[in-house]
Amino acid sequence: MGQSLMKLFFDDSCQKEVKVVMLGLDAAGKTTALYRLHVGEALSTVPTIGFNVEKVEYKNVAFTVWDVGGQDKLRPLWRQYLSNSDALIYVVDSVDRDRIGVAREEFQAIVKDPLMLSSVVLVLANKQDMKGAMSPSEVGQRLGLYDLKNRTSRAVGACALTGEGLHEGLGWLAATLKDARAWGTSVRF
Ligand SMILES: Nc1nc2c(ncn2[C@@H]2O[C@H](COP(=O)(O)OP(=O)(O)OP(=O)(O)O)[C@@H](O)[C@H]2O)c(=O)[nH]1
Ligand SMILES: [Mg+2]
Repeated sequence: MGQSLMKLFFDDSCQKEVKVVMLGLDAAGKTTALYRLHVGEALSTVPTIGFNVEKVEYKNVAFTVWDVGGQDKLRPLWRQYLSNSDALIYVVDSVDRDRIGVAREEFQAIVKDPLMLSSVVLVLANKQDMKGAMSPSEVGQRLGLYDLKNRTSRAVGACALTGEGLHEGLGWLAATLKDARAWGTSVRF
């Protein structure tokens, strides 16, 4: 089948389902982002012990988003949530310069996990509303995002409280995952 025909074949007429795992250090803003997307407003949150999972539909893609608690003692459990993930959303508190090194170590361990080698990677450089926030490209650079080989990845600035940047990120994921499917790469649908 020719490539343009492949694209036509995998058109927008049927909804796609994808699994997304959302990780990042504690207080990065994962749960705030999840519920901003799911209910359209910022709910007050408490630190997540365990996980939240919600469906978010956007651009004809049904994202099942797993938001896993990011506290130090919970991070070894992240691996339990990785299997069959089409994408990783890694959320970073862009004002937390003290812990960007830890955020990088945890990020690198996840993206190099054998279960994640074919997943698309979206970094949300969150809390852009705060003074002194690192830019999305600085966050990406400090995580080592741009050194990853053979990965489809992007860093997007966000404010989970207002929702700014969240749909830009999801829209990019939707388009990227649809393309990956149309071109026959390993992303599942
Ligand atoms: N200023 C600002 N505060 C934010 C933003 N996103 C989240 N917060 C706040 O950051 C704090 C932590 O947010 P959570 O969403 O609970 O963080 P989390 O990543 O789920 O944390 P864990 O569940 O412990 O892993 C809360 O007080 C949020 O209101 C943002 O974009 N800007
Ligand atoms: Mg949480």
